[in-house]
Amino acid sequence: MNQATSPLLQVQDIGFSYPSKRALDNVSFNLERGAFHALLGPNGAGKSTLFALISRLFKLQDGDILLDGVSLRRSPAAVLGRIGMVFQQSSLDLDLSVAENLHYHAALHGIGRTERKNRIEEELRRVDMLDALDRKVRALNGGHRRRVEIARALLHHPDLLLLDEATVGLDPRARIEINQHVRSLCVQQGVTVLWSTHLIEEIHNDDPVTLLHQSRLLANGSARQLCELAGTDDLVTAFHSLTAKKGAAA
Ligand SMILES: Nc1ncnc2c1ncn2[C@@H]1O[C@H](COP(=O)(O)OP(=O)(O)OP(=O)(O)O)[C@@H](O)[C@H]1O
Repeated sequence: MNQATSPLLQVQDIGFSYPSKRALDNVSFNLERGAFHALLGPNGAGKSTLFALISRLFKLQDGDILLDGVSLRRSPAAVLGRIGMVFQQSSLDLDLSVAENLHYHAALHGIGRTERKNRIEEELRRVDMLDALDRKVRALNGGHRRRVEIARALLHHPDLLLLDEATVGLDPRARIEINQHVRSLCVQQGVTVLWSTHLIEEIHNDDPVTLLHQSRLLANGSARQLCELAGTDDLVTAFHSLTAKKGAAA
């Protein structure tokens, strides 16, 4: 398999336990390059735990995660340098300006001052937020804060962008705009995206979907294939039907 056709990310037999709870068990799936990949699952399915493992917030217990064949277990810094992350809870400093937040993050990634300035302008322009450069984050609405977080996550030019419930709490218009923007990053920049959501309308028929349920991989395929598996043409119905029963990998 050459690099261009091999998956960007390989999640291999991941297992993770909290002291009193098995949160992930034997989960394996791949992310294809440049794809907008959805991660679905009911509350408690293990989605945030999976994100915490890929982004190394938690240390791997069972299994491994490979990015371009490089092991997160063996080379965490090399893998993390190629991942951008947008968490469910905003992690911007409200009392700093947009520019200060972004400069701080870029400096953490070792990006030099001149290059930093160029990249900040480039990424803010992409999310139509360049005008907000000198505004305090506190003065921005929720949708605009999210855009800044997406710009921040892209400053080090990651190959993989992880977004955990990135549109939670936003109004419908901001949700649609952010979803469309992230999709355009896949098409125009070749960024691979893993997008976790409870909002099934954010998923398109051809999107690859990983469905977690009760710590296990319940299904993996396009949204259309999940519908076929459930014998329906509607993804919301498919989601409820597939997660109504205790599952095994499909
Ligand atoms: N710090 C923790 N200690 C113990 N159990 C935890 C902890 N964090 C999560 N869990 C449990 O692990 C399981 C998986 O949780 P996780 O947050 O990964 O699910 P999720 O799919 O992201 O859920 P949600 O959609 O509600 O955010 C759940 O049963 C949860 O209660």
